[in-house]
Amino acid sequence: MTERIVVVGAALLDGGRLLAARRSAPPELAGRWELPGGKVEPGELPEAALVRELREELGVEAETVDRLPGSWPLKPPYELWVWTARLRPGSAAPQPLQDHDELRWLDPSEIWSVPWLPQDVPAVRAALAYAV
Ligand SMILES: Nc1nc2c([nH]c(=O)n2[C@H]2C[C@H](O)[C@@H](COP(=O)(O)OP(=O)(O)OP(=O)(O)O)O2)c(=O)[nH]1
Repeated sequence: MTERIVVVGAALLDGGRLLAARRSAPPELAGRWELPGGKVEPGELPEAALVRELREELGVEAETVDRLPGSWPLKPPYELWVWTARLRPGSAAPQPLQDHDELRWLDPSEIWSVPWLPQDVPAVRAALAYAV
């Protein structure tokens, strides 16, 4: 039996723009864009995992807002759950500290200008529908 592992991703929004992050590793994912986040650790609440991952990866203090309905299959055993999120007042600006080598705030009209991980496309579409 395969155990499902939840990967939490953030649709981090600021002034109607969405933060996209370009993965730097592993080689099969590098160069593709994703929603920042990561694996939920045993015993951790998903929202807390997302806040932790955003702090570790981007150096920001963020808060989750709403969970997008649904979940999206990634490479087994992973499954992606997405929250809209925003920076807390006084947070540092996001920086690609870990796992990413570039960040970009995208307007809705620019969302499809970067090569997303193919498995992320339905989640990004859902985030876009929420944001605009
Ligand atoms: N964070 C994130 N991971 C994604 C997305 N889409 C996607 O296929 N993945 C995959 C990549 C990885 O196989 C897995 C999550 O891994 P990760 O490397 O981000 O998680 P983590 O920070 O907890 O990693 P680690 O501690 O094990 O290094 O999900 C996405 O939008 N965001």
